[in-house]
Amino acid sequence: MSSKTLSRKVDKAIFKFNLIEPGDKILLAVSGGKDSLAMSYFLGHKQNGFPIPFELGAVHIEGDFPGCGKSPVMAELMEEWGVPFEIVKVPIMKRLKPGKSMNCYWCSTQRRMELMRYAGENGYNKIALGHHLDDILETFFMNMMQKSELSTMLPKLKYDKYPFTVIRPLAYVKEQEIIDFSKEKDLLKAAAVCTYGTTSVRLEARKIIEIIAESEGQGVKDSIFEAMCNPVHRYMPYSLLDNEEDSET
Ligand SMILES: Nc1ncnc2c1ncn2[C@@H]1O[C@H](COP(=O)(O)OP(=O)(O)OP(=O)(O)O)[C@@H](O)[C@H]1O
Repeated sequence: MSSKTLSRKVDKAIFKFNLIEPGDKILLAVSGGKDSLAMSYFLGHKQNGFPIPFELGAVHIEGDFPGCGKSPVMAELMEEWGVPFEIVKVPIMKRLKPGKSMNCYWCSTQRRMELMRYAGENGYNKIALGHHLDDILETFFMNMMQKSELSTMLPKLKYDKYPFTVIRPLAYVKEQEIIDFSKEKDLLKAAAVCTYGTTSVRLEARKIIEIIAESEGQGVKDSIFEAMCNPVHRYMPYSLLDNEEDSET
């Protein structure tokens, strides 16, 4: 898939979900992994000549444990794409209370806090994360299996307690498309693999989605995402719990 086609998928998310509004100051959260780099590439290239004027900056939160991305390579790429970039060093391991061990939840909470602190101090109103279509589907399946809940990560989420909106411009892009794109653009050189890994529930959800996609084709992922945009309330069991009379005659 050409980078033009991927760029159109990013536009689709931007316009469909109103991710970018005139005058936005958007902070790209860059891990150094393929997803946030691909997101930075596309938004970086949209800074000039995009119908909606917006400003961009990028930050990498550098932890104190193995598996953090390679900052000099990230800095080079951001410069190439015209995105002002900063690295913020955070002692994530050192902040652990005695007896507690490192885990994904702790790390991502610390990172999220630092991202918001940095965004607030530097006048950003939106934070862009590199989650893609597969992440959104996996979360959807995880929430069904673990929480008995129909919910997922939103392409756009306004925080209630903070003056920021999180956006996910890769919401329509599949992981494999990002992998192919990253190989073509040699983006994987910035990444390091997190030694703390991916949660088992997420892996389980990923497996289920891949089984469906192997049988139905990758397009089924687009259909599942569209289904999330198109719930038919009347034919969901919860609609019977609303105390409303069934009016079918
Ligand atoms: N160290 C970091 N500094 C800044 N932003 C980060 C960092 N780690 C993660 N993020 C942001 O959070 C998003 C989700 O993080 P996660 O660890 O799930 O990464 P991922 O799905 O492997 O994506 P990526 O390929 O960008 O690493 C990333 O795409 C990125 O936007």
